[in-house]
Amino acid sequence: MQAMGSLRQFWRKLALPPPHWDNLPLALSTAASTAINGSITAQTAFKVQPYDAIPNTGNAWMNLIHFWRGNHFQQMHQVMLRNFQRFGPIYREKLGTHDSVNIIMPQDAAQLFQSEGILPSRMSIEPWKAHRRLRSHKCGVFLLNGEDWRSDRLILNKEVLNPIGVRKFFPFLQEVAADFATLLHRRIKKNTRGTLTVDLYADLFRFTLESSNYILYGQRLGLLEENPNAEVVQFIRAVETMLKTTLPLLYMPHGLLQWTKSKLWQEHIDAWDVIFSHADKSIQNIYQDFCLGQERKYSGIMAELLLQAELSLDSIKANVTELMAGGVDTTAMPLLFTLFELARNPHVQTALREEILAAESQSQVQHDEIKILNHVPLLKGAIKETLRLYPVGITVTRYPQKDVILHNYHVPAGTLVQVALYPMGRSPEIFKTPDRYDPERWLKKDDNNFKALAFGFGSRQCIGRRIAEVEIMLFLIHILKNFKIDTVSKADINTVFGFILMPEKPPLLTFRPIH
Ligand code: HEM
Repeated sequence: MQAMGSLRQFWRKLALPPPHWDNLPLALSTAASTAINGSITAQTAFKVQPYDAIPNTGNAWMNLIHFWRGNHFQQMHQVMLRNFQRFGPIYREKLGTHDSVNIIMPQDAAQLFQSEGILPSRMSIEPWKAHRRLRSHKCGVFLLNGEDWRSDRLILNKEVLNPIGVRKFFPFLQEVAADFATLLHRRIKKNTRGTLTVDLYADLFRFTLESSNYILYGQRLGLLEENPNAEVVQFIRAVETMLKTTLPLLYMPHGLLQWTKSKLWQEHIDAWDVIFSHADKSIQNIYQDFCLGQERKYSGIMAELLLQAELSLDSIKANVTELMAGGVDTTAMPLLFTLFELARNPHVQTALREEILAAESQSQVQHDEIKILNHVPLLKGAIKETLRLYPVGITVTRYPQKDVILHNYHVPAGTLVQVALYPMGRSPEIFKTPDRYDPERWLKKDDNNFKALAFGFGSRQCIGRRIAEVEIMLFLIHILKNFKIDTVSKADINTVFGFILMPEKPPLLTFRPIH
């Protein structure tokens, strides 16, 4: 009953109308329920409820029409928040072809991930797969499942996620981050006021694209030097369009995709074609150098994969293209949100700057720059804090491989389950004062298990996680050492969901050099 009371408080604090408490399951304890060897053992005093008893959002097709008409796809994160408020901490969402169980509590996420097995499987992105089929491209790890996924993933992990791989591309990310600070200094010098007030949205895309391109192909694009050439602008637009068009296409029947000649579908295919042709050009350049037997030094992830020859050329292409498409917007958005939060929370900004300066004075760091990453816990907390409030993907999905009990409901193996990260991050039931940007919360002894899930979980978690974390940390280190950041407005940013979470209107930020 105590849990019920605090959940009630949660909704009250959200200033939303009271939920239908009748819909709450009888028992709120999931920790006491476990799925063992495929058979369910409920250790609660309450009777486990059947799957069909999970509260649901009603007719799938009516819901889809409602979504299309109201353009609710862009507000999916807010819709989910309201649905948890209406139905309680677990509900079934039916939308077109899509039928999922949505959960919010970290304990339920823990139950789910414990039942994912050794070949975890995520919600399929059918429009992306349809493009690969149409163009006879192979799929990379994002789209693969089963043993095919596992064998590619184990090979890629070594160069992309594991510490030895990270150490190799660290200097490349360091170089691009330093160049970004130089770019801002250059712009400030041109300005008589000695400061720069700017919407950094486009520049952050250039930064993340420059970084990704460098670590994948070992080549600089020069995006931080001069105005980007038309081809690069086209690539960035294509990634944006690909992400934006994914969401509405996701809920259409699979068969419809291929033969509908809808504008949306055509835009989607064209965007992927541009992404693939960009990757293809870069791959061909590097492949030529490689075949010419250029002097052997580390020149990026792609070259390492070619050298190791553990994956076929087609698989390398498919995976490297996915890494390229997956690494630009996903990292640019948290950078923008972090800068904004630091600008409107000057005390956090100062604390981070002091931590960085102290870390740099450590003798280990002076001999080995990568070690700085071990001496900046608050900075790591800041990244977690940004992703709590603004998770790039608003859910993490799984098809459990065996039956599982979630919030005292029986959920059969193979059901699509979504952990709702955005509502979780904003819930006062789960985070104290959730509206506060407080990186220190991650350093306290509180139970933070299954609360930092922005990169997913386990063996299927984001393979670009280390790239993103290191890229963001180095960027912030260079910016904080060089500039004080301020913002024109401290008001909350409205967000929209276009397959990733983005600001509706990018904030204006002011940079003042620290002399
Ligand atoms: C802050 C930045 C990022 C966030 C928050 C993020 C988040 C995620 C999440 C939630 C998943 C699903 C994980 C799961 O199901 O457990 C994922 C998968 C993936 N991400 Fe990221 N990502 C980020 C950056 C990147 C970057 C920089 C790259 C590429 C360089 C990348 C490439 C991928 C790929 C290829 C997968 C599929 C992995 C697999 O299924 O084996 N991501 N990401």
